[in-house]
Amino acid sequence: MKITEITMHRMNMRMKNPFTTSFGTEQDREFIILEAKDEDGTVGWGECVTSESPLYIEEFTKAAWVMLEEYLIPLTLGREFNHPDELTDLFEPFKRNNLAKAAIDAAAWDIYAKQQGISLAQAIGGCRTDIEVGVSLGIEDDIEKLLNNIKEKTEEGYKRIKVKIKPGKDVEVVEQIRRQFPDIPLMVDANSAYTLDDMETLKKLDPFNLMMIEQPLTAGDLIDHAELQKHIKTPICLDESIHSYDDARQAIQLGSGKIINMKVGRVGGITTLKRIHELCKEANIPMWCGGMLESGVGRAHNIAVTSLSTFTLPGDTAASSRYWEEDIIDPEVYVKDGIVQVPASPGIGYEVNREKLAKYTVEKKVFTQ
Ligand SMILES: O=C(O)CCC(=O)c1ccccc1C(=O)O
Ligand SMILES: [Mg+2]
Repeated sequence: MKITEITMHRMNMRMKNPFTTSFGTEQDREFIILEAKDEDGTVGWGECVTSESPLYIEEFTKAAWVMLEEYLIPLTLGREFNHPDELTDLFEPFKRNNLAKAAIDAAAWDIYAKQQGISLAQAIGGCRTDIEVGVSLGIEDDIEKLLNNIKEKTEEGYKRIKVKIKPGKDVEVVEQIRRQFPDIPLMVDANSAYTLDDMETLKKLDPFNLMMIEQPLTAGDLIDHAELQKHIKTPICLDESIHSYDDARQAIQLGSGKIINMKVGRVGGITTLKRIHELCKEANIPMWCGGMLESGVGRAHNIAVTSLSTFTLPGDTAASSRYWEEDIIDPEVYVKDGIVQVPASPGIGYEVNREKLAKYTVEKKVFTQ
């Protein structure tokens, strides 16, 4: 494989509804679609899942654009690779910038799978032909609105409901949800909004039979999460604390959590994700695929990685229509009874719709060898 051309498409897509977490509200998704072309003409796609502001993670779209333009793309163009795994080692000297690295990694994996004539899921060793998915619901000022959203998504068949929480919008909200929905598979995500000083509040979530509490404490922390896990029954799931293989290894060693939310972007690509998957398989740590409010391109990669055997819990890969009036892939991602079919056609298994891609592109730059 030799990538001779890379095009960055800076996108702006407005979601149907605003999405609120403990760190803020987002409705206009600004991100980058990365298109890579091999010397044989094969095109691969990747999504750089940054946002306009560095609220979830330190990277943001303008910074990722510069990182890609000045460092990662020049390093990649014209280089001969035997396997997409090699990109991870090539990018290793540059610290972090995982969302930017993952965009090229993901496109290279798509090219690789297409050249082998197999699906991306197959190329990475996935073992499922369909996957179970849940949905992540944002914080609402009005509890009735949240309860309605839960009702709607449950009726649509999603396999579990995730609700965002923050201080002041936690125990009482969960209590009200459980009153109306005593038995649904339910979890909460705090997006790092608490500290160990909030132990008493977090303990109060224990009686509600939550599948897990996602990233209650500071992003990057492993020590305090291990302490918290000793005092609460609800399993902790780590998101913003896992950026690398070593983070996952240390989290398991320390007992910082019992479950890992995996995101292709956050760990710098599919190659590292696969290595963490092997580690978690050994350690019996269940995983599931998180989401970054992706367009169809990132969504397609999420579907492929969810076919791996350790991804035993429903992830956040909801239908395209949960986010978008129209997605940029054909077909869109459909969910029926909480199930998404894993495409069997080569690569990511969805076609990027060039017309729609162009419609939401606000800046485009082509790089050649
Ligand atoms: O529906 C999705 O794509 C997942 C939504 C979500 O929870 C999320 C969205 C953006 C950034 C972080 C997170 C998260 O998992 O914490
Ligand atoms: Mg999360």
